[in-house]
Amino acid sequence: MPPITHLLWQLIRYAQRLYWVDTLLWLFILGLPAVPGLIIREFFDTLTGESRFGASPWVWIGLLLAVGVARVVAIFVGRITKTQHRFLISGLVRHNLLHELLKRPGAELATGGADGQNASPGEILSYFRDDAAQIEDVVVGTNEIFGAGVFAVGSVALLISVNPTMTLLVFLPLCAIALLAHQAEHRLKRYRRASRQATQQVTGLIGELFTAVQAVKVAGAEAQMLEELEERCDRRRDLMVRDQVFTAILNSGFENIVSIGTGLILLVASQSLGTQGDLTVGDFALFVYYLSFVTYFLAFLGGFIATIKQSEVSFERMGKLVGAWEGERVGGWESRRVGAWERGQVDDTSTHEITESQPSTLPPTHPLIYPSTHPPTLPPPHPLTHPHPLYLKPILSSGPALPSMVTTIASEPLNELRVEGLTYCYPGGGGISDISFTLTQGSLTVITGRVGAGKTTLLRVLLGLLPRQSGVLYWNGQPILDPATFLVPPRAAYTPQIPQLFSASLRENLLLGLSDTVGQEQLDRAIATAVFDRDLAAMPEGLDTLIGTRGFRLSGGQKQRAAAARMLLRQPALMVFDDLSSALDVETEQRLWEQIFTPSTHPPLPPTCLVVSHRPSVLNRASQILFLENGRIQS
Ligand SMILES: Nc1ncnc2c1ncn2[C@@H]1O[C@H](COP(=O)(O)OP(=O)(O)OP(=O)(O)O)[C@@H](O)[C@H]1O
Repeated sequence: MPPITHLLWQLIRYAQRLYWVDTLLWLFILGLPAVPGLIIREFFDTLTGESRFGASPWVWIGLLLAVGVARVVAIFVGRITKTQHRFLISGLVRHNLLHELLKRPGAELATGGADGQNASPGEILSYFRDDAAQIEDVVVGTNEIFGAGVFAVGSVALLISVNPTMTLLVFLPLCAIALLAHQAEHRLKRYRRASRQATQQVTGLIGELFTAVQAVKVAGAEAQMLEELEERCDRRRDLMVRDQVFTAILNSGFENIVSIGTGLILLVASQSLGTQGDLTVGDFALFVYYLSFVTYFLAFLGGFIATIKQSEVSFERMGKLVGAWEGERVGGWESRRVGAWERGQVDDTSTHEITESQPSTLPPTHPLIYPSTHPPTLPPPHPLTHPHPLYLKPILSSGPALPSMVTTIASEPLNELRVEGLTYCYPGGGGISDISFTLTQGSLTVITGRVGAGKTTLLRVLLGLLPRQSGVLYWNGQPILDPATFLVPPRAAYTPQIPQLFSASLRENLLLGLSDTVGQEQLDRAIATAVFDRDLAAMPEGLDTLIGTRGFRLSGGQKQRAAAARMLLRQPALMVFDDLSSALDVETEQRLWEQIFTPSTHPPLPPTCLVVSHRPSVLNRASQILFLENGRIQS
């Protein structure tokens, strides 16, 4: 992991203008209380007849009130800028976390689970909520500590002018704070990691319980599951209390060190007061007042150091979740930048091998992405702190226009897709090994074999949903560097065994972002080809039917046919189906294949199909059959 200062600096640079405006405001807010110190001295010196100005005491009281009002106004404005800045920072971190998670191969779960294994969606929530909030706190805290630091330094200078020897004593509590923070670091991080993991275990279980309500009820396991949840909540409570109490003890330790130090300094200062001493009553009041600035800063600094240590844990956790700390520069974020570029490319260069040795082909950074463009000599921003636009409305102007979501990947006819030596093994065993075959334009290739033979795995590795360990894919003779970003509509589309639908209308599920480019006729044709027309006719609200969370109002077969219609709507050159047998009976499946291979259905060329199936009717139609056994093709 890069040093925390490096990561924080990148986040500070993200919204520099707002950061410095906010810093100035906080300097003002923190600095205004310094003015009353001077006023108080003059007030007391006026009372004792030692003032140089000879003004009435009421003048000083009036000034004191004016400073108070100015401070209230500054705090009000400062809160607005602070809130905006907070949202920007945590928004960026959350955006980057999501962005990195989405870049993972689609069928591969993220690491970073509380048990050291894969993290479930419920567990991942805690990263988005707690760890992002922690980083937000530390970044916005830097300008407060900066403001407090500036005035502490100024105050020390003033104190030195009053009494240099006494001022030196201020450094004693500073040393004690640094020592205490250093001693506590290890425990602080350990407690924080443990409490975060315990939170993850609770959110993870809640997530799983919500998705498996039916299974829990069928198994009559409600009591056991609640007991498990209660246990995890108890454990979380204990660990959270330990974490919070330790942080509170540490903070009170810092404050007590500072208070004891202040007491000692004042004791020494009081010796210099009076007729024999060299301090006037006004000087003493001034000394006491400015000393409080320094001591406030010292206690604040101690707490801030603790927050930085806890933020290191948050960065460390998030980095592990997205695999950002593994092989960072070489295989990690740099190469993924190239992948991201490849995904966004519209011209035919994306069919060519793209490597890191071609950095000059990277597009220039968008001005919205990174206002102060990175000099080439600086290391690139880290994936978690990488500057991306968030399109939030600025305080004083209207919000920026959102970018177009329409992807413009050129439609390319597929003449031939060649697969050579494709291999992928799951960590616990199983997978596919050394798979080679060729798909030619307009052909139907059927993958068959026993359960667990590796059919689904083969489709997933081919489409880049799982990362291949070896092997090469060639699209019309050109190697595909990143299948996950290349084999997407309109080049290829996939209907999985268990399709994902969303809690929206049927129409929205089918179009899924294509609303501007697809006409009703095309929609009807896709629905008919997927043999979903009869189902639709039986729905009173037709395409406007709301299908519920993950499509729970549809049968398993309807979900798969709806997903097939969604795929057909994209008119992909390569169609990949994973076992439609639960969606279609023999007769309707015949209809589907006939429609797909009818030339008028898919102008200008019939698609190329890769299908997992056991059905004799499909096998009879096949141009090629791949029989899989133990992850290998049997000839
Ligand atoms: N996520 C996973 N993690 C670990 N092993 C897995 C995972 N998914 C599948 N496997 C294993 O890989 C092997 C191949 O699984 P795969 O799902 O590809 O088989 P399949 O031929 O599609 O089976 P089916 O006909 O039941 O769908 C199996 O032994 C399975 O246990």
